[in-house]
Amino acid sequence: MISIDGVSKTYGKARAVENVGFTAEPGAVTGLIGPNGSGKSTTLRILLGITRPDTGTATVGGSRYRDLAFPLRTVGALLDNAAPLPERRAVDHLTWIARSNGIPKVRAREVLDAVGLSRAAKDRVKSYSLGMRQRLGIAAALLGDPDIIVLDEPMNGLDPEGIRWIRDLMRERADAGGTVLVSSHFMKELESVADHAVLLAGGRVRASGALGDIVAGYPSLEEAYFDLTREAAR
Ligand SMILES: Nc1ncnc2c1ncn2[C@@H]1O[C@H](COP(=O)(O)OP(=O)(O)OP(=O)(O)O)[C@@H](O)[C@H]1O
Repeated sequence: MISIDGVSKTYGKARAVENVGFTAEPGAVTGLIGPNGSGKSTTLRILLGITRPDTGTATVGGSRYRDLAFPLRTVGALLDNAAPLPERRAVDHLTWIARSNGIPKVRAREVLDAVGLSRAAKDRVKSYSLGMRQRLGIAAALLGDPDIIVLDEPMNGLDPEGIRWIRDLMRERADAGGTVLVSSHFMKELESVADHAVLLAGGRVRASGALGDIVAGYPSLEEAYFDLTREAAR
């Protein structure tokens, strides 16, 4: 389970997030939705211990990320701008991450198989297409076989096959009892996979709950999103 409670963060005079709170439950895909600059990445970075909040707490599986001895065994994450060294071979990149988290080396090959990259395991990351890089990022997130996965804009730049693959993967993880938190701009894709949604705008939560409840009264998630985030856009 992911729990975020009263989290605020200001950069200079700019408020990135203000009193953000929500939970992401096991067995469900929770979509974090919001326009550019609404605070999605800041929220996820706080959750993953990269950014320190001014106030509030964020926990994964009941602990703050920073307090986890081997975080990748609890939570796997794909962040928007996390890039492996281009000269490194994919399998070496994963082996290096595994070692830092006390994960057996054999997992590197296993997760490469799981994401369909076994034939490109020894290729250098710089030769990878965008879709292959996303798969490699997901492989890294799966290394510690965590119950919780956090994906920041995983569908960006992917072709329809890649989008479907990520959607199926999220569904499978949630159906197996895992907790999945995903940020995305792709309303239709989220609508087809998310069980719960959190709508952020202007750094604040404008709506959260079961997707069906949020969409109720609107023709689609997209319409709900535009209506519920309109106030912040003005
Ligand atoms: N390190 C930083 N320094 C200064 N301002 C920042 C920093 N990180 C985020 N911000 C600001 O905080 C606000 C929220 O940014 P954030 O990246 O969390 O939004 P986002 O919803 O992830 O946007 P996008 O969809 O464009 O990635 C923005 O106004 C952004 O400019």
